[in-house]
Formats: sequence, C-alpha cells, structure tokens
Amino acid sequence: MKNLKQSIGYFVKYMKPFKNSVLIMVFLLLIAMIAQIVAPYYMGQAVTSLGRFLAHKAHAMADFRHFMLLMCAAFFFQVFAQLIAWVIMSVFNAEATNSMRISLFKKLQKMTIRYFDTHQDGKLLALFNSDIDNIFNALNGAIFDLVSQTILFVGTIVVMFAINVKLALVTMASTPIVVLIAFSVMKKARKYLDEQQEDISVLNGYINEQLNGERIILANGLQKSSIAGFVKRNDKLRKTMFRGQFYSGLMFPMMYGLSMLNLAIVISVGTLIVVESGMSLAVGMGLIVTFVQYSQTYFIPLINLTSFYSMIQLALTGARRLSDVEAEKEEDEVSSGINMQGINESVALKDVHFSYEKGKEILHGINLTIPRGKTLALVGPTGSGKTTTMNLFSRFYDVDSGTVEFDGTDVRKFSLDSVRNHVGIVLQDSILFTGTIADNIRFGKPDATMEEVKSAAQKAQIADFIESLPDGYETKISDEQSLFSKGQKQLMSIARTLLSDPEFLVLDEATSNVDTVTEEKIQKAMDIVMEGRTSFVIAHRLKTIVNADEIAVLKDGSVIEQGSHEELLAKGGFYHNLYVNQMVLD
Ligand SMILES: Nc1ncnc2c1ncn2[C@@H]1O[C@H](COP(=O)(O)OP(=O)(O)OP(=O)(O)O)[C@@H](O)[C@H]1O
Repeated sequence: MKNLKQSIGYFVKYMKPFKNSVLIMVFLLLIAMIAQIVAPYYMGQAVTSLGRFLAHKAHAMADFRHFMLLMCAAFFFQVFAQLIAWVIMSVFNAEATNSMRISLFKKLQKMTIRYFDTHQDGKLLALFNSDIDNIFNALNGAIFDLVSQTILFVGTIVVMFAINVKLALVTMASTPIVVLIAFSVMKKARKYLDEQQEDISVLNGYINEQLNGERIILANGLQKSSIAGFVKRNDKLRKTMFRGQFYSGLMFPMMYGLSMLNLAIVISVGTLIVVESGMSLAVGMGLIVTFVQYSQTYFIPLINLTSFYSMIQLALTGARRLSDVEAEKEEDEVSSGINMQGINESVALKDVHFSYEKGKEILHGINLTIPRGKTLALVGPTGSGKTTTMNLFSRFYDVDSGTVEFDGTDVRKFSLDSVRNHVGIVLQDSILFTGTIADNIRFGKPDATMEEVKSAAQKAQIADFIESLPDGYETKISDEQSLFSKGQKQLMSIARTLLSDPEFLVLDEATSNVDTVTEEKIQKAMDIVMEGRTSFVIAHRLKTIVNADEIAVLKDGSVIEQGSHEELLAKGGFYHNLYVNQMVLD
C-alpha cells in the first residue's frame, strides 16, 4: 500500500503541470462515454418503434427515424470526442515523460560519488530505458482507457438502473464472482511483474559490467563463466516474465468467458422477466436489445481494465523505483557556503579518519600538509588508501573525523562549486567525451581559443600526436575513443587541466601501464602542470616523483614514512625497499 501511494505520488507530481489538459481530456471522455452509454438506449427505442411499425402502427416509422438519428449522433460524438481526447493525451504524455527523463538525469548529476560507487551503471540505465518506457507505454495506452472505461462502467450502471432495476440487477449479478477471481489473479500478477522489473535491472547491470570488462574476460578466457552468469540471470528473468505475463494474460480470456456467460444470463433471465411483466412484444424486444448492449458495455471496462493491468502495474513499479531515486541523498547544495578565493598558505589533512562502511575504517588518522606551490606525492601498496585520500580533497566523500583544510578552513565550509573550481583532477583512467579532441581539451574552459587549446596540448606533450591525426584537433572522439592509449588519454586530460588552470592539482599518474616514450612524456607534462602549483600526486612509478618536495608513504591507511626522496632513501625503510625493487624491475 505504501508502494502504491509512493507511485501515485510520483505520477501526481509529474501530471500536475498538465492538470488542465487532463481535465479537458476527462471532460471529452465523459462526453464520449455518455454518447456510448445512450446509444444502446436509442438502439432499443428504434427496435421498439420498428416493432410497432411492423405491428401496423404507421406513425411509429417517424419514431424509428428519430431514434436512429439520435443513435447516429451519439456514435458521432463518441468518436469525435475520443479522437480529440486522444490527441490531447498524446501531447501531455510525451511532455510528462520528457520531464521525468530530464529530472532523473538532473538528479543523477546531483548524486554523491558514494551513490555511483554503489550502483551499477546498467541498473541506472534501466531507469531510463525500462522504467520510464513502461510509464510512457502505460500513460499512452492504459490511462486513456482507465479514465474512459471507468466512466463507461459507472455510467452504464446508472443508466441500467434508470431503465429497469430488475434487468440491471441481473446484468450485474455475476460481479462479485468476477471481482473475486480478478483480484486473486491480479495479486499474483503484481508480485511477478514487480519481480520482473527488478530482474531486468539486475540483468542490465550484469551486461553493462561484463561488457566493460570484456578485455579482462577475453584475456583470462572467462567467456564461459561470463555466459553462465548471464544465463543464470536471464533465466530468472524468463521465469518471472512468464509468470507475470501468464497471470496478467489469464485475465483477458477469463473475463471474456465470464462476459459471454453473463450475456446468456441476461438474454434468458431477461426474457423471463419481460414475459412475466406482460410487456408488449415491441417494448420487450427493445428492452432485451438494450440490455444485451449494456451487458457488453458493463463487461468491456472490466475486461479492458484487467487486460491493461500488467501495463499499469509495470508503470507503478517504474514510478516507485524512480521516486526512490528522487528520494536519494544529494551532494550538498553546490552554491551554499563560503566562496573559496584561492590558496594562499596550504592544503592539509588533519587527523583524518575515514570509512566507506560503518565499522570498517580505511584511513586511520592521516596528517598531511602541502604548502602553497609545493608538491606532495603519495606512494604505497595497492589498497593502502591512496585513491581514498585523493577523493577527500575534492570532497567526493566527507571525513568521519578530523578535517580537510584549505588555508586552515574546513573544506565543508566552502561551497562545493568553488572547491571544484579550484581543485583540478587528472585521473589514471582519463575519460574522453563525445565531441572533438579540441572540445575535450577545452572542457573546463569552454570559451578557450584554439591558440590556448594548442598551447595546452603542446605543454602536455600531446600536440605532435594530435597534429599527426588526419583531422588534427577536429578528430571526433565518439568512435575513436578506444584508438587512444591510456597514456594519450591522460596527456589530453593534463592538457585539459592546464587550460582550466586550477590552484590545486590532484593527479593520479598513469605511468604504470604505459610504454617508456609515453612515460617520459607524462613525466614531462606532469612537471609542467605541477610547476609552481600546489599539487597532490599519487605515484605508481617512483621514478616520476623523485623531485617531489615531499613524499608520504601510506600503508594500511596510515602514513608510515614522510620526507624527501633522499631522506626516505637514507632511512632505509619501506620506501627504500619499494624504490630498490622497482629499479631492479626496470
Ligand atoms: N567505494 C568503496 N566502497 C567500499 N570500500 C572501498 C571503496 N573504494 C575503495 N574501498 C576500499 O578501501 C581500501 C583502500 O582503497 P583505495 O582505492 O583507496 O586504495 P589505493 O591505495 O588507491 O589502491 P590502488 O593503488 O590499487 O589504486 C581498499 O580496501 C578498498 O577495498
């Protein structure tokens, strides 16, 4: 029930701006349904008039013509009003799902890094290509019918009672059985349709993860186990899909069968009632024809509503999942807080403790200070917490205790906007976006001139490579992203950073997997980008940081050694061993 309330709340939120259109649509459908409800009455009256005419009452012909005309007018209004209502609905449905899509994308842009770290990309994509699609389909197909069929259902009951109470009761006699059967089948269908959406999202997440890791799968010959993982998840989806569709599909034939049975009851019991009441043949015939029609218009809504059940259910599930995302915690308001002006003294971590999950501390009281214009390099074995430390500087995560300080002020006091404006990040796995190389380099400074772009590329040691491409700076990235090596991508990312000129640079160097020539280029580009700039570098190859002003060694979340390259070598400790081992490997 709570889920249903949540889903309906979501729909109400996105339908509110279109309430006038919805009201006009409901009004038009009301007209259409009234026309549909009165048509059988006119048809019955026409049959009665015809009966009278055949019984040699010549004046009844005029009545016959009159009722036939009214019946045709009713049909016309029904079709016309339905057509206009359909057009109006199509417009507001497209608009409503459009704003759902935009809101979802905007919301995702405000999410914390923690959210992305804990949600698979594929599952997030399923929100767009499965949940919103389901809502669109339901709005387009089912909502129109939900409104019109409800009006038709209620209207038919009212008119039936107005015409003949006994026959109305006969027509509705089977309703409790119908509702009981429908309710129990729907309950089952609902359970499996809910599961179906969850299974689609799990499968999407798996496909996305496996495709991203295709290189590793191929390299390790893991294709079989990858396929087995897919088959397992796909099989679960197949089963829930079958069950969901089976139970929701069961409704239509069952309801249709019941409607036929009901029709037989209306004709036979209705005939008895007509005969017993001593009506004239013409009136009796007209009445039976009218109620045969009403028995249909009474059952059609029930049949339609149940046949749209799965569509509506999928949309309700989608709405709940989307509203769950809307309720997720966002990053702090980007513009609230002090505006960071720049760095005059230092950037520091003071007694920082941090954990991703409660009770599993990753950093245990880190103290690091980077004076303005200096470079601090962080080295340490894998899993020691280097990336975690880096994430704290840009406030991707907040500390459990202690502080991250810029010029002695807690980073949480600054607006996120200004922190991110002053902190530049070059990641190990640099991402290039769709567009040209030039677009990618001017990413952080969209108004940069071509001269500035070229100069940044020059300093980042990537200009020669870019100029060797047939389209140079205008080379499109979309399809060729994979043509660039990890090192080349990082050099472009360094060029991007040079152009946006941040006061504080956080750099995760990518030299671990690149060839010697690229390594040298990265080294040179790093030296240029860090020159005179306050910088924090995660180093994988110690050769690249021998000139750093300060080197800190991180192990199991604690800084165990700190000093210049020479000091640390002289100490003969962990850093010394690390360095000697790497030199041997080189
Ligand atoms: N998003 C996360 N959620 C939970 N635990 C995490 C998350 N990211 C990292 N960890 C854990 O935190 C610890 C430190 O990881 P981190 O990535 O900071 O190490 P690292 O020194 O950068 O390693 P590497 O050199 O391999 O990149 C590891 O035990 C890791 O499993």
